[in-house]
Amino acid sequence: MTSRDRDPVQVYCRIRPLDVPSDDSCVTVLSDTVVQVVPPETSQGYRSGTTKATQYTFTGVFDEKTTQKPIFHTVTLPLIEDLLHGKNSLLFAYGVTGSGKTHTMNGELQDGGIIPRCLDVIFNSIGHYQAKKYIFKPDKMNSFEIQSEIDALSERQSEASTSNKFKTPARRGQDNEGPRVTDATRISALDEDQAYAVFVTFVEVYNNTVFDLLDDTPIDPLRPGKIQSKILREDQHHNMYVHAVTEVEVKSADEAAEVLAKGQKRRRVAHTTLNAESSRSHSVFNIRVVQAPLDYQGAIPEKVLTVGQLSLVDLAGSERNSRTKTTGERLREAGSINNTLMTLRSCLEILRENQLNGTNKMVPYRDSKITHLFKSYFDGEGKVRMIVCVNPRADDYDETLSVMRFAEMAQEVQIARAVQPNIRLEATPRATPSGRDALLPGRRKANRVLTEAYRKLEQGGISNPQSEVPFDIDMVFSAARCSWPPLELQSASDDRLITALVEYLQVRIRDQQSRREQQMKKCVEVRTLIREMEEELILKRQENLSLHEQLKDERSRCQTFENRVLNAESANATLQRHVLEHQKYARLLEEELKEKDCLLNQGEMEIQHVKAKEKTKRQLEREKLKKELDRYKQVESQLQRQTERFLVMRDLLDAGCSVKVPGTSGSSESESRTPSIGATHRVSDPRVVHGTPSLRGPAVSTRKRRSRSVDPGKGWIDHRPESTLETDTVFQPQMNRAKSITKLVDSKTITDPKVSKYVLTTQEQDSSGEIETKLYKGDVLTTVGGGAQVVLQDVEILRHSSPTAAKRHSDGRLKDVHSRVADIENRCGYAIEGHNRVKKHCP
Ligand SMILES: Nc1ncnc2c1ncn2[C@@H]1O[C@H](COP(=O)(O)OP(=O)(O)OP(=O)(O)O)[C@@H](O)[C@H]1O
Repeated sequence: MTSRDRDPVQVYCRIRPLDVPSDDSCVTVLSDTVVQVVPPETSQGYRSGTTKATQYTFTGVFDEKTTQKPIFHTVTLPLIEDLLHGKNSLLFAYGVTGSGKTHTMNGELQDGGIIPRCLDVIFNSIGHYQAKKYIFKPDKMNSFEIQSEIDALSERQSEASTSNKFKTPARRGQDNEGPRVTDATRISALDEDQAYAVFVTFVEVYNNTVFDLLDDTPIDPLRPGKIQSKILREDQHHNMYVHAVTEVEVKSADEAAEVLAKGQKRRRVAHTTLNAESSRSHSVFNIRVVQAPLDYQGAIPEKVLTVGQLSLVDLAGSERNSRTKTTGERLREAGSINNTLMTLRSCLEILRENQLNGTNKMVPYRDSKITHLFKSYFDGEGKVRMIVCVNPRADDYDETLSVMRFAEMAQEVQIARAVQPNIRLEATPRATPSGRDALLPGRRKANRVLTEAYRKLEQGGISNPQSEVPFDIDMVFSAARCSWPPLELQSASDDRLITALVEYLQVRIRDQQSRREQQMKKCVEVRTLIREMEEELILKRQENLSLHEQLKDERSRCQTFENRVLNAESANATLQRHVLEHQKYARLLEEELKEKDCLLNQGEMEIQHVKAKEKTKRQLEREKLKKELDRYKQVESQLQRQTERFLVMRDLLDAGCSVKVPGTSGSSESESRTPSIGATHRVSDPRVVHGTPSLRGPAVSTRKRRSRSVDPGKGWIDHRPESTLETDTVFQPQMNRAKSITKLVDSKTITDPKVSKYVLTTQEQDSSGEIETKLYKGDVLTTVGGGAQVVLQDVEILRHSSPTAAKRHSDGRLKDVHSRVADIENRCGYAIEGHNRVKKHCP
């Protein structure tokens, strides 16, 4: 590569005004390109006389009074022109902290810096030639792809719906900062047959780490470490880029300015003692302009794409920590910033050395992220420009000197000139119907003419003119393409103008002749077409008449159907009413059913309850009955025993033996308790009438029987209850000197020595009304203690029974027996007084 193919890095110096105009200044502008740095009187070098005023020459020098606009026009406008022609450029601001780098790059709202002005100029230039949004799409590998119109449309629609949902009020409206003042400059030398799109990215390099400033993820100030950092990559054309960075397609300068403002908000700004708003990171604002040629139909053919890139860099300010008195995190930031700037310096120095001496030393681009990102600019093609910002105050003298030296050195670095635009995709030429190359100039204009013609045809009543009236695109091209050659005569001997004019006119005449021939041909075609159309029209009219007739019939049929439909609808309405009523009734019934179910459930529950109660009750009763039965059995067995005793006594009495009833006191007790069974059987006295007359013969005798109770010696106690009935039977006891009592209340009655016999009369009536009379007879014996006891010896039973009476139930008999025993016990209570087995309940 010769020096003719390369351009040096262009360095411009901008001196900012002093904060306090009366302060000492150490910088003087000598001319448009020369600046002088004078050591201040306070400096060590001045006092010692070792340091003298130094002059530095740059591509351009802007003094304190220079405003933003001239700086932008001089430094940046050529870079924008290159950008719009698909070439790359780098512009960075360099200087001591507080020297005006951010001011130069961003500026104010009313007086924008380089970045907003760049955006203004770009959109002023490409305004009418912009492609629709999302036609070009970043492919995440630093290049772009062309989307179909349908895909782009769907993305636009989804974006519109999202932005409508989450629309926030405009930023400027909130801040009340007023409208942005824009730069009206426009670059005219633009290929209008291209479609353009602008994409921006905004990253910062903080502590040598790359962060995406347009990332929508909110930053948590408490956990800054959580922010996703980015890595740098090299694409297939050896361009460095930030991988997976947010690349926003912007359609206007205002939209781009909003994106810029959003990024700036995220940028880390820390307070130092030198500058209240010092940027602690390097920021890189990248503008990429993508362009693709339009075809003759106004569409973008695939695989033809050119991308130009302009990187606008605001480097963090260099500073001396001793002067800024920074500590902690700020000190670390300062260290990182100074390292990056040192790396930039050494990269440029080695580059210069390699270029001057022809050496091939390795340039340490990778030592810092910023230089790594710049690599493709220094090693590739394009323009590199630097603005050195200088604060002329005396305090900055040392740093300013160092910056000036570096800036002057940087001018010696050469960068390869970009000759061709960066074509990213292969062009695949498409031919017009006539075989011409689709990339002929004038396509946009031709397409406009064609579109206009179709629009007019549509207004004239042709619904689809593109297919019905095919246009000869060549005619459109020739009409739009021809423009007159320059007609200004430079000198009298300038024959080239006449020759060019003649050539041009000849071409036009040829074009005109061919168009005339084509027109004649078209006229004939049109006439034939019209004749055909007229014939077709006559046929159509006849057809139309018959169709009218058909239509009439159809209408009347339609009317009939409509009437039917109306009837059906009214019937339907009635049915629906009925259905509704039935549904209502069904609902009522359902509710009633539910209530009934409820009641039923309650009833069932009650039944269950009652059943459970009944069961318990039955259980209790069964237990009670069982107890009763047990008691009854006991009583029965007792009665059995007593009956047996009575029988034994009777037998004994019958046998004339004096045997004491078990339970009586006396020496012969054991004897009386165990009477001999043989003796019992042997006892038989035909004079005694027993309770079972069937065994002893008939109860009624014709002669009067004498009772065994007859004892002429001693008196009787005739114990007979008041309610005793006279039975008038032939069987009558004979008792001498009987003392009759109804109740045994006095013990003297029985201890009376004149009394020796005792008889107890009881009467009972059974369920069939028969009366049974019993006479219990015994001897009254004197006891050892001086009392008396009755020893029952005999019982005489007289029972009335009807010959027709039913046989007694065994249970009844048992009951009778039981009650009789109880009665005897009750009545004998007093008779056995003094006896050790007197019942407790006896009075
Ligand atoms: N040319 C200028 N005219 C008027 N004011 C200026 C000019 N240059 C800088 N200033 C002002 O000086 C202050 C510091 O400028 P600026 O922030 O641009 O410095 P910086 O070099 O970016 O500092 P740092 O590197 O610390 O970020 C700002 O308030 C800015 O408005």
